[in-house]
Amino acid sequence: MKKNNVRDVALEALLQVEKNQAYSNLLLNAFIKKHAVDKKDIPLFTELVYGTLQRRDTLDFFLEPFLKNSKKLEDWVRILLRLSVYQMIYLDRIPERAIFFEAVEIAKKRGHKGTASLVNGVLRSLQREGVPSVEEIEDDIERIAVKTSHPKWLIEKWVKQFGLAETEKTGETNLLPPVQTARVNKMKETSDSLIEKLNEEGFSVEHGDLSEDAVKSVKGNLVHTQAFKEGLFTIQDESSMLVARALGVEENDNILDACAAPGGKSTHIAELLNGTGHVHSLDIHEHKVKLINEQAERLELGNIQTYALDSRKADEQFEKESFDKVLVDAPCSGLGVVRRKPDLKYTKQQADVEKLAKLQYTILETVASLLKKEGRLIYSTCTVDHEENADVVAKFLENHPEFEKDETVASRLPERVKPFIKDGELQILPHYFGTDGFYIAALRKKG
Ligand SMILES: C[S@@+](CC[C@H](N)C(=O)[O-])C[C@H]1O[C@@H](n2cnc3c(N)ncnc32)[C@H](O)[C@@H]1O
Repeated sequence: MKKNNVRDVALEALLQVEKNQAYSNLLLNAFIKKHAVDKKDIPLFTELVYGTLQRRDTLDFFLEPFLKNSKKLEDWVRILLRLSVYQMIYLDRIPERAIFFEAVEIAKKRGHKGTASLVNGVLRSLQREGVPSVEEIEDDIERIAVKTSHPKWLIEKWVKQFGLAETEKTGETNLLPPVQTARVNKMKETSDSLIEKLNEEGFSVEHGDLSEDAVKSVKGNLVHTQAFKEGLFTIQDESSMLVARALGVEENDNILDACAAPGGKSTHIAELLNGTGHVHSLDIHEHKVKLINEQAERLELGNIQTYALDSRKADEQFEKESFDKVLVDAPCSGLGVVRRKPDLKYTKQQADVEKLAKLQYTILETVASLLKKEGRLIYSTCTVDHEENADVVAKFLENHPEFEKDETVASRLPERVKPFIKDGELQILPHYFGTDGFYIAALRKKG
C-alpha cells in the first residue's frame, strides 16, 4: 500500500470517529483488516489516527489563523488539514513536500480543484508564517485545554479537584502512547520465565514498573505470541492489576465480581485463588459475559462462574451475606484511559458523569448487602473524577454505617503507591507511574 493510501484510510477512520460512528480503539483493527493496510504501514497508520485525534484541539488552534477567511469547511477537509499539520509539527521523519503533495492528491480525489488549492494554500501559509504559540494563551484553563487538547469543562473540573500543576501533567500524559503491559498467569508461569519465553519469541519484554504481576512490552504487540495462546498471561494495565491485590484474596474465598466483563479482574482473582474458592462474575451484557468465559478458558481457570445479570438485581439471585469479598469495578466515564481511547475526552459530558455516579451508587448499595460481616468490598473505576469516585464512596458510607474504610489495603499494595493512599482510598493520576488513571477504595463490613 502506498503511503498516500495509508493517509486516506487514516482520514476515513478519523471521519468515522468524528461522526461518532466508532470508538477509535475498536475501529483501528477493523480498518486495518478492511483496507488491507500493509503490515509495515500499521505503525504509521496507528500514529496518524491516534496522534491526530489526541491533538485535535491543539491542531485546530494552529489552523485557526489560516482559516479565518474560508467558508465553513467540510468535515473531511478539516480532518485532512489536521492530519497534515500533525505530521508537520509532530512527526519529524516525514518530509514536508511529501505531506503537501499527498494532502493535495487526497483533496483532488475527494473534492475538486478548488478544495485542493485551499488545502495547499493553508498548509503553505502555515509553513511560511509558523503556528501560534500555545504558551501565550493568558487564561490558564484555556491554555491547558488547548495545549493538551482536552475540553475546557473537563480541565476546569480537574483544576478544582487536583490543582493546576497536576491537571497539566495529567493532560500531557494523556497525549502519550500507552505502554503495553501483561499480567503473568501465576497458576502457570513465573514472571522471569515468561519474560524469557517472550524474548525468545522475538519480543522485547521486561519486568513491570509497578505491579508484582506485571511484565511490559518494550516493542511488539504481545497478543500475537504463542505464550498468549497458551494462556500464560493477560493484557492488562498495571494500575488495573492492583485491584485484585487490594481485595486480598485468600484460599477458598467466595468472591463476587459485580461488573466483570471482559474479565480482566475476575481472571486475576481466580489466579490468586490458585484453584480454590469461587469467583461469581456478573455483567449486564450477555455478549460481554462470553468474553469472560473465553478468557477463563484460555487461561485454564476452572473456578469462575459467569452470569448475564444486572447487578442492581444481584440481591434477587444471591443470598444476603454470602460472599467473603465483593468487587465493584464499576462502569465509568473512563477518563483515566484517555491515552487508549482519545475520543472519550471529546464525547463524555458532565451529564454522563452524573448519570454514571447514580448507577455506580446503586450497584454498590445492592451488592454490599451480599457481603458477609467482616468481609471486604473494593470499589474501583478507571476514571479520575471525584464525583464517580470518592463522592460515591462517601455517600455510601454516610448511608451505610455498617461499613468503614479498610486502611489495611496499603499493606497489600506496592511500596510505590503507598504515598498516594489516603484513608483506604487510592487515586492514581496517569503521570504518577505512566499507567492508566485509576481509583480504588477499600471498605470493610463491620462484625
Ligand atoms: C469497567 S468495566 C469492568 C471491567 C472488568 N472488571 C475487567 O477488569 O475486565 C464495567 C462493566 O460493567 C458492566 N455493567 C454496566 N452496568 C452494569 C450493571 N448494571 N450490572 C452489571 N454490569 C454492568 C459493563 O458492561 C462493563 O463490562
